[in-house]
Amino acid sequence: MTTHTTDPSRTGSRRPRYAYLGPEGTFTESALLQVTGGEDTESFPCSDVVTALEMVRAGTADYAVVPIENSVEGGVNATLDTLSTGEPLLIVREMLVPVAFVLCALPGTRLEDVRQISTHPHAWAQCRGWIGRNLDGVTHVPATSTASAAALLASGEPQSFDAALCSELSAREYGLEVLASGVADNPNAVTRFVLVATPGHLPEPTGADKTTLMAHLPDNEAGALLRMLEQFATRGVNLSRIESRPIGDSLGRYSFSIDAEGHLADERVQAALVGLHRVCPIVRFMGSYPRADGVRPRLLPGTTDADFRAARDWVTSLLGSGSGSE
Ligand SMILES: O=C(O)C(=O)C[C@]1(C(=O)O)C=C[C@@H](O)C=C1
Repeated sequence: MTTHTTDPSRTGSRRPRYAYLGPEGTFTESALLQVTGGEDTESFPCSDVVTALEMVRAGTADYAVVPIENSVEGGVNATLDTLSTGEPLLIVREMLVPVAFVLCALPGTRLEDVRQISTHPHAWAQCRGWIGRNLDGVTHVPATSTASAAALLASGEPQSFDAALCSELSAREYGLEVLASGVADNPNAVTRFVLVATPGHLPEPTGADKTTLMAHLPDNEAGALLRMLEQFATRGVNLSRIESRPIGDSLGRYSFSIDAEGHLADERVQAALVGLHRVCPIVRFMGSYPRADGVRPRLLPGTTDADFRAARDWVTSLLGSGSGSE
């Protein structure tokens, strides 16, 4: 059973507490349900990802479920930036949710009458082409989530928009009429969500893992990005995502948000992190966790744990005797 509570400080409950991007009916809630299943939990729908993550930092939630990356629109900046600054948080799991959108409105609205559509900016970006091809002169009214657009429309209060883009489930939950389905430019769009906790226990390595990091480069140093990337390449660590984020204090200063294949327990990942620590002024480890798609990395020759250990043992033997077996 799941209880929705608005004031977590008053609950005093021992059930696991989950903060997530709400309200009910968001894609984030679908990701949350992958985690909780039928478990007895408390959940706190938040109006933005920063609030959900801050609840974990403040100890008013045990976990947050937030979007981190969309296959069409890319990284979710608010999530990346909040995870990479402030008190450390740890990603302990990732969840994938296929995203499909419907255009919905209050019963009686005609498709040709729609002028303003509200939804989350990521959802708008995924439906822009369809809207352009099928509706004339329509503008976007940003919402904090797809479900909040639907909820506002259904609230009966006057709104500055006449339709919402959200999941079909959300449209049904809020009693809205579906004007068009399959409203997405890419039918295979997927959003990746993460389960975030305070640092404590690292999830066990599974052989199909991902490690999330943030690194700063030294200022004004030619080749600094190349040197940072070499730390992964020479240890055979593949990157599944790398994007730059402005540091914010002046123009031209960027940090890099990175997902690397492998777990902190893997020798090649440890070696890459040791290298990264030497060449980058700031490196933040944000978690090693199982890949949702279960895909195992294709290891290059010489990059297995056994290869790294054998190499280290060889050097150690040289230190002891001055000669070691090759
Ligand atoms: O608005 C929602 O329903 C969300 O869960 C947020 C979000 C996002 O941040 O990308 C999640 C999936 C979709 O790509 C659109 C919006």
